[in-house]
Amino acid sequence: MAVIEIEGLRKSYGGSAAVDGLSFTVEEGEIFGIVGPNGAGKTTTVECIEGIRVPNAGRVSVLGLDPHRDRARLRRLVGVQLQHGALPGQLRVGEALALYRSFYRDSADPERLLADLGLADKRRTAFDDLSGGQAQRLSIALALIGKPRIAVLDELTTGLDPQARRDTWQLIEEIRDTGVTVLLVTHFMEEAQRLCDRIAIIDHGRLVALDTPDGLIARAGLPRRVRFRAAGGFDDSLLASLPEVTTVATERGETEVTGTGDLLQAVSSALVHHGIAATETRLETTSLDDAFLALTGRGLSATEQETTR
Ligand SMILES: Nc1ncnc2c1ncn2[C@@H]1O[C@H](COP(=O)(O)OP(=O)(O)OP(=O)(O)O)[C@@H](O)[C@H]1O
Repeated sequence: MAVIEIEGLRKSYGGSAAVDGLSFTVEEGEIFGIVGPNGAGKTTTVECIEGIRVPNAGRVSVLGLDPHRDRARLRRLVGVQLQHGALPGQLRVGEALALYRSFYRDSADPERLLADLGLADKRRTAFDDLSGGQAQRLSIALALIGKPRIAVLDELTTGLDPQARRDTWQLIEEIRDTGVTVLLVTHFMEEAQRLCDRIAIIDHGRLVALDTPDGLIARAGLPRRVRFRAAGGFDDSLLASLPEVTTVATERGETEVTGTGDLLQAVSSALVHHGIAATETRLETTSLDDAFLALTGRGLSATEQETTR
């Protein structure tokens, strides 16, 4: 069942389109990622879903409701992660949760939430005194306190160290496992690849591709790559003549073979067949980053710089 439906969404600021005819649906219980470079229209899209912005054209439906018109009702069904700086620095963790809890008729158990998020011993700590990871976890707790059916998490792990980032990923998977649909906006391809069931790649306010991480990688149609070292050298044509192989090149003792199909199996068998002793044989996996580059014609790396808190 689709919990978010977007059809032909268009939103302009002063005549220039930030979102330009976007359509996609988010299914119940999935982690759905929106990725794209700076200025692609991700936040504008999410703000239309949250009812903060009114589209110029198109239709947005969240749990069957109009996000802008039915904003009060949706506030109880959609949990939104707070942006940094949205809480007064002196507010303590326990107080923030109590305040947010008071907004809802039915809420999650704050003690359990604090324990689940590893914040149980921070109840009396002021927001300003939390580490980046702890503040991030508190913002997730506040998004979940109203027992939402959909959690919107924007730049979830920006500013976190690698361990805190991995812990947060695990947490998001646990949240999904409780049946909450997660809408995740991220700059981090590794995060999207690891967490998302499906990903919408957006660029210039338009949908470039929508698929599973593996589907996006397959769609990019990038060649497979096998690398190995052969101590005694060998005749390239032994591999180049294989139907799976496109190119063979050796540089500084390392051979790179590109091609299609079950390239690793084909290359390994040929090497064994010809008695060539190869070491460090490996299939290079295509990352979502590579796929993104192939699909959009540009990388995200320039926008992937972490902002530190
Ligand atoms: N309030 C606004 N007024 C005018 N232009 C805006 C406003 N908000 C966004 N824009 C413009 O709309 C376009 C899309 O912005 P948006 O914030 O939705 O992109 P984004 O993909 O979330 O980018 P980022 O990754 O940098 O946050 C950009 O060109 C931006 O400059």
